[in-house]
Amino acid sequence: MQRELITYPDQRLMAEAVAARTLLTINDVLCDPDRRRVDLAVTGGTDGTAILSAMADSPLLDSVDWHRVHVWWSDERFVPADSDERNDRGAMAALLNRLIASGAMDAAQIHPMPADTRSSREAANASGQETAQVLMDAASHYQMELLHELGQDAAMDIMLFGLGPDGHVASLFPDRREVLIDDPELLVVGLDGSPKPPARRLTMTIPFIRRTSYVWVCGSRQAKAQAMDATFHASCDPHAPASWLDATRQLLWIGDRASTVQARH
Ligand SMILES: O=C1O[C@H](COP(=O)(O)O)[C@@H](O)[C@H](O)[C@H]1O
Repeated sequence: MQRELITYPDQRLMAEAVAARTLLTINDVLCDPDRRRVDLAVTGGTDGTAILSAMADSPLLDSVDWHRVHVWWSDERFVPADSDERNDRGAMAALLNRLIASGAMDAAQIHPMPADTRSSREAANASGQETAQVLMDAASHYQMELLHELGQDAAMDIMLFGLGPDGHVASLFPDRREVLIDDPELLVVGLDGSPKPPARRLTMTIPFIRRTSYVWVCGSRQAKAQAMDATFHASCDPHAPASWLDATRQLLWIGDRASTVQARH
């Protein structure tokens, strides 16, 4: 799919524009009379959370029939459910708690990735093999949930990604083997030893992400400029994980002036 680069003046306007784009696209998808629901995958990090906060403040928020929207995560930090490091905690605080509290959404429409239920002592004392098994079980649990909800051809409608300064998206980090997974049956995997803490994470895979209709890679500020340039202009570079992304309807890199200045030249 052809990629497009969109530049907004600054981070705030970028977040507001992506928020509006998300809300309008949810409405567009739901206009199809054959459509029962929309599946949206969100992310954590600075830009991901700023976009969700902007959705909460958007005048378009109430135009969406939230009872037909399901929310998933493209990646999660594998830590206890009450840890502030979890991506879902930020998303709940920024937007989702409000939608549940107002009755616009039911908690069953929110699909957080599994948390580490071990005590900190158990987790610290576990062997590498035990931890690998725990991660594999958690990943397959989420994959089962995806297949249960969406069937064998499970796919997201919209995926919002926050681009890391190293070119990572979700928990797909440069030169890690997760980036190279090409098994279409593997939708979610676990990883230990992430270069960005915390070490243990769960992530959706490239083959699964590529089945998504709308994929938007978002990164603002100068800190993301190099990653924007490297990932927008490359294709399937293991050192630039976002360069592997694709979509079936729309593939966008979205930034502000500071983050896209290099990518535009
Ligand atoms: O660790 C993560 O980082 C990325 C990007 O974070 P940022 O703070 O540099 O914007 C995030 O999108 C991802 O979901 C998260 O797990």
